[in-house]
Amino acid sequence: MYHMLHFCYAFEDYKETADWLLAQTELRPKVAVICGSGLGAFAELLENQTAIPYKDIPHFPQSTVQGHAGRLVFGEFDGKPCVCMQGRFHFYEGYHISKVTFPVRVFHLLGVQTLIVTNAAGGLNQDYKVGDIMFIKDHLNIPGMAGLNPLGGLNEERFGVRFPCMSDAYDKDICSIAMETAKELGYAPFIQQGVYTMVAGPSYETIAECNMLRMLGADAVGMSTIPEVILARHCGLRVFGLSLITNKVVKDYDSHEKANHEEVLRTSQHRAENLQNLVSCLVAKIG
Ligand SMILES: O=P(O)(O)O[C@@H]1C[C@H](O)[C@@H](CO)O1
Ligand code: HPA
Repeated sequence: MYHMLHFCYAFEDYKETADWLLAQTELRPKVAVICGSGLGAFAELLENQTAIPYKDIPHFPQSTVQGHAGRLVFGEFDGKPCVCMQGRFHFYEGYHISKVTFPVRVFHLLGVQTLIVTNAAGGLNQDYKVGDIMFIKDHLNIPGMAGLNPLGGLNEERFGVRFPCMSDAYDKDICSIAMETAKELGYAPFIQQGVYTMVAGPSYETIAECNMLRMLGADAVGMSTIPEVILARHCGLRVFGLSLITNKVVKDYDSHEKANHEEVLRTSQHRAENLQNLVSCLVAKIG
């Protein structure tokens, strides 16, 4: 436990990675996008691309999960520079929480001002349908409440304050722009706004856990995103998050449904084009 609480990178590690990346491209992105399970094809749309495998980047962890390619892609949408993680890191992969979030501080040092996080999630709200896109308005940090917060350990003042506020974690202005964009694209019928909760995974939730999470006020459940959002807010990035509802969680003991990653990837593929259009238009507007 001592090790769990105290492992962290030095400021110089983040700086070394940022300087290395700045030497690989002339693009200076103001927006970073983290792609969720099966949602990485979005990066293929970037123009004037420089794609760097994670294994070549100093200090970067590796992607081990199916549907997470493991490349950092710099490019442009409508002339707006952007950097995109094709594949994120999860705590359940065995990474320390500060490894999971390592790229976020690197983005800050690259000059990024806005972070867009996407994920695949199970729908807890019974009004949600598979294929809906939920704009995240707030989160419930279950691992955080159990003592696992990415800001645990000594605070690095060069990134942010010891006790950052989280009541404004998800940027309302960007959310409004995203809603406007969704309407323009004709996507309003499958857009929701709700609360995302994170469990550590990798096992999916039991029926009792799903019912508890719903009672606590969560609309969708996943295994990522919140640590990235906390680190981003700590260093002053604006955040927009969305969840693709890839499956409905099982909340009924008579159900024969079983959560599985194949269904998650299938739904991601089905909605990939809509998500790509939405996020690329958003980057073009806010970048
Ligand atoms: O990276 P995300 O949060 O999109 O991936 C979700 C959570 C697990 O990694 C996986 C479970 O199917 O999908
Ligand atoms: N639970 C947790 N994580 C998930 C789910 C789920 O049902 N679907 C996609 N990621």
